[in-house]
Amino acid sequence: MILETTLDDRPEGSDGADQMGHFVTGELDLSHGVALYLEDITVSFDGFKALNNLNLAIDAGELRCIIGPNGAGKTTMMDVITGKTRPDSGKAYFGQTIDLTRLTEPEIAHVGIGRKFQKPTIFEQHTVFENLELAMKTDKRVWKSLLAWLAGDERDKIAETLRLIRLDKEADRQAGLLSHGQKQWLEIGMLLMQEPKLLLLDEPVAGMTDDETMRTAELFVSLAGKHSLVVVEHDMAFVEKLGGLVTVLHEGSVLAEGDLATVQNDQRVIEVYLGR
Ligand SMILES: Nc1ncnc2c1ncn2[C@@H]1O[C@H](COP(=O)(O)OP(=O)(O)OP(=O)(O)O)[C@@H](O)[C@H]1O
Repeated sequence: MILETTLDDRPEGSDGADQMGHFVTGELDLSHGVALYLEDITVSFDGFKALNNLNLAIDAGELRCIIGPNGAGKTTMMDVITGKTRPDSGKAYFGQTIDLTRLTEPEIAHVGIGRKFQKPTIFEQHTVFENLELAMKTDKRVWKSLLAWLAGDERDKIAETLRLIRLDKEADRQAGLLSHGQKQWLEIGMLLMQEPKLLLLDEPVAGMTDDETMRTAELFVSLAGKHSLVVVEHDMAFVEKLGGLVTVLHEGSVLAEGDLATVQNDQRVIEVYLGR
């Protein structure tokens, strides 16, 4: 499958564009086992380097946590990956071939990178089921809504997602009536309906109860393998439960990387967190 999208800001005939000015990018290639590759990414705001030669590689199917003190550059890194912020320099690849620095935000979503922000953005007036239906990745969506009918496999997919996010018993409930944690799960379910290969999750358990936090960890662990997940989180109990590699950002660069116990015992990390 070839993704073809018109990009007005790209000159005709430039690299990656065909004669019609359409940008053409290949299918996601995970054959080398790398889902995301950032090399020497620098982002400056008025001379201040929010990211400073940042390097990061996420394996296909990996569950990675990103931690770091306020202002470390976590959000800016997510913004670069999703095309919201353009780096001054550096490389950003999705799989082997997709150069993220050349794609717009919608294109990046389309090639398979889903992002969940801290605040849930669900359709409160609609039911849980309808929210998932609306999020489905299909051009036929308009027709489906018009016909008020869904193909069997699409219904199955919604049912499977409902089970995964533990909302199968709430399918007909108005989304606005869900608890905060359930709303977060619904939004994750909506992302999953788009079949992303890489999920970026920004403080997903903020405001959740301890029980919801642990259930969210179980959900993420179950998603790893099929998806790659990059989770920015301050809640260390949650990070521990996720059990994956942890990357510590500080002043726009990677300060340390390893399992949680290793980075927590790293003297440089301790100093950064204690502000010494
Ligand atoms: N649009 C912007 N203009 C100017 N400075 C910015 C902008 N966006 C981010 N910054 C600065 O860049 C640095 C990194 O910010 P960023 O939000 O990426 O950090 P963070 O690790 O996500 O922090 P937090 O944990 O507080 O969310 C901060 O010093 C921030 O003030």
